[in-house]
Amino acid sequence: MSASQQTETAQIPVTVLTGYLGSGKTTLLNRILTESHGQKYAVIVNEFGEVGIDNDLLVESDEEIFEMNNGCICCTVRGDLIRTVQNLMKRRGAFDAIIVETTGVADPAPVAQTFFMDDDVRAASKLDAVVTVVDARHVLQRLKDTEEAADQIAFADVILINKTDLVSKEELSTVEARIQSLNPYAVRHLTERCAVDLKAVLDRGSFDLDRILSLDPQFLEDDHGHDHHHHDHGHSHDHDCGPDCDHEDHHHDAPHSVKSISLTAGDLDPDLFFPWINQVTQAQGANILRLKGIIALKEDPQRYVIQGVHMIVEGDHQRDWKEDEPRQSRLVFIGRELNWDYLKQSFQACVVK
Ligand SMILES: Nc1nc2c(ncn2[C@@H]2O[C@H](COP(=O)(O)OP(=O)(O)OP(=O)(O)O)[C@@H](O)[C@H]2O)c(=O)[nH]1
Repeated sequence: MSASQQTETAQIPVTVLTGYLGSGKTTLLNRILTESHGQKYAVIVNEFGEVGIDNDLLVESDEEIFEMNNGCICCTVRGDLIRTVQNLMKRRGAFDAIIVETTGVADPAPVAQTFFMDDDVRAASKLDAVVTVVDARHVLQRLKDTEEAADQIAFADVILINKTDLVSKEELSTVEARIQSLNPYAVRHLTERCAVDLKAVLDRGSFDLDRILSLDPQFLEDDHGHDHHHHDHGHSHDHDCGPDCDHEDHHHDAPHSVKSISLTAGDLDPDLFFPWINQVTQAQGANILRLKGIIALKEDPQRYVIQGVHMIVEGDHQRDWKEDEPRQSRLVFIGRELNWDYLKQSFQACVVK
């Protein structure tokens, strides 16, 4: 019997959902939360960026959503993940399975590792599959400029090659071949807006510890989460990892590091805001890995959600502002070498006078 098969039937299956910034994880999660599959999921979301927006982008549903500390999953958040899962275990029976959505800049290994390293967590849950969503349009560039994108693909049991509508057939073949070369073992699906039979993603029983150990022999060693021996993080965080963190690779001032900036304001003037966001994404798009925002537009009773990856930006009304909800505009940029001062000042210039 392989190590991965030594599991108890009572253990709750855990799906780890990963993929680079903006690849389509939330889109997939929203499908899982809205399609009828008879299962009840507890969802754990970890996000990168200062102003919590991801939770607001999830559909309203009966599922329970737990937001973990904004931060680096390999440091503070790992403790958070253990505590969240332990708390969930006290309420067994309330749900059938757990989904953990990781931040787009995370290496999924420390998350997966948590389900093997902590005794309580290990006894109560079993890693079902690591599902990686890939942005077909941007993945080849991401593989050139980050380590995480390759880690996420190498680690996957199931890969959704998403955003197939944004690439030609030839580009798609190149992407598929590249992904196949990084991970020949994962089951691949080509998707548009993550439209896939959820059976292809959930309850797979496919996490293969033996294969992961062959990729990463130190996977089960306790200090793995802090010892980025096999790669440099290549990104930094605006957050503080906490006093216990001995993480060496933060490079808070690394020139190519990924940083997030959060902007907040009251009502914005649409005649100023839309030209501004177009201009910013045209001018700085190459360095904008991700933008997302919830915007209060002047005299508009509805929340306007705006999202983007590089120069591709889309927006839509989401729902009415609730009576007890402050009309606040929040916008997060995640990127490299962005002109933060300019972004802050020019965003403020869109505020209704
Ligand atoms: N054209 C196109 N856009 C897509 C597709 N799938 C998702 N998107 C859009 O891509 C953007 C990012 O999608 P999300 O699902 O929020 O991505 P994510 O991986 O959760 O993003 P982070 O949480 O920031 O890492 C959104 O604007 C989506 O509407 C697709 O197949 N085609």
